[in-house]
Amino acid sequence: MIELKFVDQRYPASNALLYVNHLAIPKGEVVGILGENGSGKTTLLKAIMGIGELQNGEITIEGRPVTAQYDRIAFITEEGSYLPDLTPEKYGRFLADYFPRFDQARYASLVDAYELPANRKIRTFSKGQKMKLEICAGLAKRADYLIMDEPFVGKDIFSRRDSLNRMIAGLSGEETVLLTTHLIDEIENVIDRAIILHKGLIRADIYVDDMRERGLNLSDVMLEVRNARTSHPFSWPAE
Ligand SMILES: Nc1ncnc2c1ncn2[C@@H]1O[C@H](COP(=O)(O)OP(=O)(O)OP(=O)(O)O)[C@@H](O)[C@H]1O
Repeated sequence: MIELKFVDQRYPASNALLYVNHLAIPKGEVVGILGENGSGKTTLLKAIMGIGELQNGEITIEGRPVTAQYDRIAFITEEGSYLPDLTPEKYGRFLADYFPRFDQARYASLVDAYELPANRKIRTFSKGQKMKLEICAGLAKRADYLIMDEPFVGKDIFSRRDSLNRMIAGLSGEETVLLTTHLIDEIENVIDRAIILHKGLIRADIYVDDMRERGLNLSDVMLEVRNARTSHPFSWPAE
């Protein structure tokens, strides 16, 4: 389980903040972190990854600090952790040296399935190809926790669907997945739960099955969050 308690993260330079009173994400859940530009999605993922100082609060994974468990977590982001002068093949060897659980055969088969040029330098890849490579590396790490920031960025619609399906097919079902995205239509059938941020606060936290039972879809809930007046904080479902 990932647990956040009284988390307060600020960027003094922009007055932006993220505040989470309490959030628990049980093992095995696939969670979408949604919200408009600047709502704090990346800040939330970075806080979970232990990047940047927390002003207050505590974040743990299975009761232990995140920084003590990096070998069990894959952080997949556009910024990328790849080394641009390596080819995917050499990058795979590098990761195998670095992460004891890294599965090189699985990595090679994912690189192949995504049709990435295994012997071309990563710096020559398009944005979408770089992100695909990050997904290959993340899945091959056999991480228990996959934290993905906009994993479908830079991809055309077919590529996005393909990437999403491949990613889901590549999971064992045991992993806990947190992903940020703006592609709410595409992920509605993939996620178990949606957490919607607005101005650094969680304004809705819903299980997709419950939402559907109420005859709603993600766009409806996102719209309600957006239209809620800040003087009347909106929280869904209502307490
Ligand atoms: N390094 C930084 N220094 C100062 N302010 C920052 C920094 N990084 C982010 N912010 C601010 O924090 C707020 C939240 O940013 P964040 O990147 O978490 O949003 P986001 O929901 O991921 O947005 P997007 O959908 O555009 O990627 C924004 O107001 C942003 O300008």
